[in-house]
Amino acid sequence: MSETDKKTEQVEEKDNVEEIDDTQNNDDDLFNVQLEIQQSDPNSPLYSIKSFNELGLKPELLKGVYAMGYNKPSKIQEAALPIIVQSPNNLIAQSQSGTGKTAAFTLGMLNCVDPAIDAPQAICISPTKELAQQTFDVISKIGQFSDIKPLLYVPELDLPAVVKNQVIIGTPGKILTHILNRKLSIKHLKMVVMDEADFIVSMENVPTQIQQIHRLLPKQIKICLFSATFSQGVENLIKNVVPEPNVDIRLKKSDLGLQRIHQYFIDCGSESNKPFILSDLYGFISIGQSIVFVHTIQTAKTLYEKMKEDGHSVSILYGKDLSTEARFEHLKNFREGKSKVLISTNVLARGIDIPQVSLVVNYDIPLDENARPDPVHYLHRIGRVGRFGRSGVAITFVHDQSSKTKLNNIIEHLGHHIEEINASELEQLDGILKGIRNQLTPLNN
Ligand SMILES: Nc1ncnc2c1ncn2[C@@H]1O[C@H](COP(=O)(O)OP(=O)(O)OP(=O)(O)O)[C@@H](O)[C@H]1O
Repeated sequence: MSETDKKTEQVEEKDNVEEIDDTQNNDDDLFNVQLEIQQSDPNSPLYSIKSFNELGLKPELLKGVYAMGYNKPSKIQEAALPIIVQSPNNLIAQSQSGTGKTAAFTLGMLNCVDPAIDAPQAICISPTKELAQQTFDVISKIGQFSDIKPLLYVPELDLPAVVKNQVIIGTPGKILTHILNRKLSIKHLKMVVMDEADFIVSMENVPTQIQQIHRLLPKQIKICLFSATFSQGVENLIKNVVPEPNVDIRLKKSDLGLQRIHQYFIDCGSESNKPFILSDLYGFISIGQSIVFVHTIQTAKTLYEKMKEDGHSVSILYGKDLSTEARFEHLKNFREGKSKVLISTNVLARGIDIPQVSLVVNYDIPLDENARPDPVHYLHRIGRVGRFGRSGVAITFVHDQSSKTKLNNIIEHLGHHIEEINASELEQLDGILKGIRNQLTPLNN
């Protein structure tokens, strides 16, 4: 009998003979069995042949990996780490949302720096303050047995006059301007990572600043670009600033699907019905946490007030006019489970990892800057569930012919499957959410 079968049997046996009062432990057992099954399936993005011990990592970092509770690398970790750690090549790496890209590049950065040199040696550029902070937290935890000191480098946080930290994680504006005005030294720099690279290069002024900095960088610096999606902007960046030789790990379009996310839509009938249907929906859901994505800050604020009035525990997050401190505080409350619902603009669509989130609601359809339906944002938003083999639910609201057509465009473009839930039958959602927690068998890839 395989280890997986034995564990499955143990879990089933436990279910049959004991009265389980510890739901969290039971969920963890089920999830670990499910993960083991997925990590043994060669078609899964979580599959690997090698163990972490075989990827060339320093012993103190391996200790950090196991302290994180990681047993086996995912496909992207197995493929990317040896290139970052052992080869002189630059790296362009694509892998689905929630498949462990962060651990791949954070371990790569930590492995390449010399703790004896008190100066920046590896820089990670993240598109948002929240993602920079999350990456900083992962680096701090995974590197806890090393002597390496990371620094979070974002606006409104205190920064030292002379930066001696070996690993820097920050937002593009802050890092790029400080490199250009020499507040952040690149003298000892060995490696630059751009996480969510396609999003970063779409930001105002960023491509120009990167080109300016590129001219200042010593030739042997390793450049690594990571994302779940790539765009023409990244291809241009690669042509201009990522010199050969490089290794390119890309997904086929057909592999972009997030198979463990169940996608639904609800026809709300009219725009004015949407807040009521959202509030009804939360009246029926008894488990898990969720993120509601809206298009504008105004909608986020209005919904936040309405949900609070209706008695829901809710947090809010958006970019402009909310201080860094307030943004971090709202996200912290949500991460710690103090609020059950987080209402956010696209600012949280990228990279944020909160495993206990099981539902994403697209209150507004994701649109690009020309108000066209945006499959890339849709993919990143729904990717906030289904992290590392978990299952999740994504619901998109439509309310008229135009919004239905936009959603259809997105779904057809991605080749996904979506089902309708009737607005008068929202109670079935709670059953769906409870059902996905108990799925032991992997969905077909
Ligand atoms: N080898 C591993 N074993 C178990 N869990 C892992 C492993 N690697 C990463 N994880 C967990 O998987 C989750 C998703 O990882 P991560 O946030 O790095 O995904 P990602 O690929 O960067 O996603 P996104 O594209 O959304 O940014 C995290 O909770 C992380 O702790």
